[in-house]
Amino acid sequence: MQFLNDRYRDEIFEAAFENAYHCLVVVDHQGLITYMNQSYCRFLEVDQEKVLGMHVADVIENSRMHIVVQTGEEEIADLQYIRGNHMIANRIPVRSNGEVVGAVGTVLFRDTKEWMNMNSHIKDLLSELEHYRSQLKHQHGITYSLHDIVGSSPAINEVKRKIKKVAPGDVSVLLRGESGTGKELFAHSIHHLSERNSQPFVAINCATIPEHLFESELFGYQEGAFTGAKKGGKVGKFQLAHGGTLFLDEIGDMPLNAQVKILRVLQEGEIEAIGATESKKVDVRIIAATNQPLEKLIEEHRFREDLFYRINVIPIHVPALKERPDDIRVLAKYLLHKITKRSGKRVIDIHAEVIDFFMQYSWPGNVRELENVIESAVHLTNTEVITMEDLPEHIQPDTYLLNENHRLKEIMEKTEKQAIENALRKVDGDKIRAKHLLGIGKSALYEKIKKYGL
Ligand SMILES: Nc1ncnc2c1ncn2[C@@H]1O[C@H](COP(=O)(O)OP(=O)(O)OP(=O)(O)O)[C@@H](O)[C@H]1O
Repeated sequence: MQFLNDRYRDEIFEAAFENAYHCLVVVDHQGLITYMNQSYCRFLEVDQEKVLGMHVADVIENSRMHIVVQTGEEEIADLQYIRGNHMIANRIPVRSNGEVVGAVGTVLFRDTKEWMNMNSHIKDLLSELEHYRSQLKHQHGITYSLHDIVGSSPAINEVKRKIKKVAPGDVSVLLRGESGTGKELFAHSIHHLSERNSQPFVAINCATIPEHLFESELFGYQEGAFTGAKKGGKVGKFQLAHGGTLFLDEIGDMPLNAQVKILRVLQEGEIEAIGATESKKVDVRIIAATNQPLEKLIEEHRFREDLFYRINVIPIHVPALKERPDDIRVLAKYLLHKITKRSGKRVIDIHAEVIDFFMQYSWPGNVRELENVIESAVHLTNTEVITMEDLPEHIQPDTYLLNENHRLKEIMEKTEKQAIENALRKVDGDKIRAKHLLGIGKSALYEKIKKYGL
């Protein structure tokens, strides 16, 4: 067989890749773009030279190329929503010596007539699907499936794998992890993937129910059961969840006497509403969640050991955000999109410096905190891109500055800029007072104000 000479190979490459109907992108193992053909660049309205080296998620809407290089699994004929169109995307990992070194992605039929017809047909089907989905959510309280859980770090993939495995059974699952890590999302997904998914998903937050109302919330009451009881009585959460799933969030906060009652229901499969003369059978799968150290609560006699064993059949640990920095970029972009869609404010991107900072910050409030920080920045920013200045004050730049990945010059400049900003703020912009406060000369202050664009 004759090998292709370089020129001939380049011509084939050009004919294949620069085809006007064919959008093509190549990324390396980190998801950074190494090639994007003209046709794709024109469609995205980006510069072919400038996109080189950029992260693919920053250039292509809803891209999964960076995920494919992590999973090593090809994705063929996947629907991808780009610039108002549903495109057909193929993503193929490229291997060298068995290791994934990058991926090639194509999106097809971007402007042929047939595709336009097909596209509107798909849009129609998708809106119908959306309609049925929202009806189902409304009826059964299901809000999220595994697809809605953003992140592809090894840690979160491991949780997803475990969820898929345990979801079909009827076993109790205990989701553990810090507050804001997404435990409720996972509880929804378990229900969604189980045979009970056409039945109700009922959630109860044990931390927010006053102790004296627990019993009536969980088991309901009969009309006239006590003074103040509603006419017609009240249906308890167990009964509402009959045939489906009951999610007991913050179970560590459940009062002891409620724990005794729940345990009895779990053992006997029967509930007795307050004031009822007989008990009723209930078939409910329990998913519980907590961010509390239950073992310690058991030692302190604040949580029943027998209940613990009953709910802890399958424990699943949802990792804290700081344990999976790889998810932060994609989560931040997803949350920005979610927030701007809700608020209607046009903010299209997050500056690379902010993403770097996010990846080093400790996120004690996890994904919920990330969501709040982005929400606050969206409201504060005056531009279409979130920068460090838009972040709320409780996010400590010191943590960022002291990070070992930063050069000393960078740390010094940032500290200097911050000190000048603080001083100017303190003296309401009066430069004479600011120079005294900072102990520097007038020209030095003016020079620095100019340098940092203050
Ligand atoms: N992986 C994720 N993908 C998308 N959104 C997420 C993810 N993880 C968390 N969130 C979002 O973060 C917020 C907090 O998540 P959730 O309420 O599920 O956390 P939690 O662990 O149950 O918290 P708590 O223990 O305080 O009840 C929600 O708005 C949720 O939609």
